[in-house]
Amino acid sequence: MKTSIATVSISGDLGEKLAAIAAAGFDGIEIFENDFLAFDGSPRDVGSMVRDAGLEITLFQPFRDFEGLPEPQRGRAFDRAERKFDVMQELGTDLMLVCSSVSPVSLGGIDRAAADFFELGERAAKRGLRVGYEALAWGRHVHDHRDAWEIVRRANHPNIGIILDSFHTLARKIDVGSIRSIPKDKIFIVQLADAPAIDMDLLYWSRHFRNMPGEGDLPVKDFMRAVAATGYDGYLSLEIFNDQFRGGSAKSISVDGHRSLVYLMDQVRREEPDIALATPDIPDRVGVHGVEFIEFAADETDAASLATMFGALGFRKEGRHVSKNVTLYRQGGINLVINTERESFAHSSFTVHGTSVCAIGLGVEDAQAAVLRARALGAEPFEQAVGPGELTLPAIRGVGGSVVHFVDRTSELARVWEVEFVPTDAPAPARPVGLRQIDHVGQTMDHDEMLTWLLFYTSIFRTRKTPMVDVIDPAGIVRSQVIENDDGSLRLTLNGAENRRTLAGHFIAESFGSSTQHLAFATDDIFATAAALKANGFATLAISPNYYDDVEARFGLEPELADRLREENMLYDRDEHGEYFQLYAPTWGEGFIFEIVERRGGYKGYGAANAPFRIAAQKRHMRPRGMPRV
Ligand SMILES: O=C(O)c1ccc(O)c(O)c1
Ligand SMILES: [Mg+2]
Repeated sequence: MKTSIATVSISGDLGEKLAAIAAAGFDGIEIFENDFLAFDGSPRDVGSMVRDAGLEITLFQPFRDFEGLPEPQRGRAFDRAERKFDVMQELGTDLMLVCSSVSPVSLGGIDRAAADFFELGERAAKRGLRVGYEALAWGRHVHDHRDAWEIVRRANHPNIGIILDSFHTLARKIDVGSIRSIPKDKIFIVQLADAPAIDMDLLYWSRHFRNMPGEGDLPVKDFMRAVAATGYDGYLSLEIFNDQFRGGSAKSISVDGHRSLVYLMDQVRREEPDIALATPDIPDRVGVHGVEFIEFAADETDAASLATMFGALGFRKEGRHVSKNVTLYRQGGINLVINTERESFAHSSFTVHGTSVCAIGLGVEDAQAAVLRARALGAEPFEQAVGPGELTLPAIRGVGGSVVHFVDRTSELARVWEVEFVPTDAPAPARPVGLRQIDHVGQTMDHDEMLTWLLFYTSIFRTRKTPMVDVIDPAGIVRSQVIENDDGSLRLTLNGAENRRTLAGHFIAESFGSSTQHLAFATDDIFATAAALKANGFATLAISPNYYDDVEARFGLEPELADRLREENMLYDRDEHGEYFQLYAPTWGEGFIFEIVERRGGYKGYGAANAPFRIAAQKRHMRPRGMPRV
């Protein structure tokens, strides 16, 4: 697999772009003319910079408004092309991308365009160059790769080929089956991009909203399966016009890009077993069967405060680590760990972020395979020294530099709690309140990072994303995207904050970066849980009484149920499958959220409709500690 990315896809000057692209593992770049025009060095300098970075220039683009012109514009277009051929030769690339004309003076006509390309092919051949023709989705006469292919076919010149771009084909919902009959040697390069499903003008959509394959909603995999069927084994080149990426981190966008290609080709390889593909053989997406543990890094003061919260929520202190200052709290299948070590990853995490979730343990089918796959997809490995007799939990880096550990049931890792923890002498008394497992984990991040983590989770684990929803905080919108697996044993909500005045944004500011902000525990009987919490002396977050009048009317609830909800400060939602009940603890620290939920009858959502009311309540609770009013 040969990978390339267009320089327009990432931010920075040319030098920064090249460094990030090379480090992410790409083989080549497409040079966008503007990037190069803005650079104060000669084409030759650019060429050597690229090659010094260990990269190849896969093409030079775009050459616009070439085909179908009347004279005198036609002659001028050929002169322009010759000038660009000069540049290409200095740069050291042999392929030019010509995109279909949008010129109002272009005349149309398949044979006229074919004749133009034949002549361009003759001129290119003299210099040993090639020209690829791409149909822009908004081209004046040609906006379908099938027409572009017909022109290339009729031009019938060895130096003229087609360039396929998944965006243009998929944006217009063109049957990708039509690609399967194009001879592979006539496909000069394949450009790949995805995009979110938004109904808007094609050109605007393409220039601002493209994203990496797998990050959007277009069937890029089907497009790529059709390309693979031709036997094409040339460059796969990302061409991503995206406002956010242009301003984002060149390093992380490049890593995402490379990850997206490895993931895409891995899917194609699995779904087209009869096609020989030069893609790495990596373990399949990893099945997850639950969140095995959540680890907090804390100092002693916060550890005590967290322990009080856990106790009130019905967790029992069950064990101490054999050699470290690490304590285990348990209820049902939930393991919460507090780490107050002074020399460890947890401590460095505490130093940077304050008390926070420094690690998550996921129960997976095969922990070693999980690490292999994650690493093949460019995830950062994580290792730390272990004491004698302790287990090394395979791990990688996750959101905000936190760690994701893998625990499986088939290796010795299954015994981690017995091997590494000794029962505490005097277990703190705690009355369980019926919490059974982790329903979902909420991670908060800058909105700009959301696609990165979306791709991370969906490419490594056997999960899917559900449509983005807007969570309305009185101080702004927080975009929320759910990642979940089939049986609901892994549910993650990614919350992207756009400003610092939202509860999510405040949390990021206070914890110095993205991290886990929210744990929702599942119970099978939330009213019994509420009663048990009261018995433990636990006061849940007070919700405005106005909410209950609305909920009662909106869902046509029995007055008795509405009264019970009101009494318990419980939130309610319903979908076509069932009902959802939510109870919140008062926010902990700078906005950490503990929630208890019950899903009845297969409710699928996360109570997004209730978010404005509970966020307002959380902010009221936090206001004495400096949370702004809105
Ligand atoms: O938006 C454009 O004009 C444009 C130019 C070149 C391409 O390859 C493309 O896909 C789009
Ligand atoms: Mg393109």
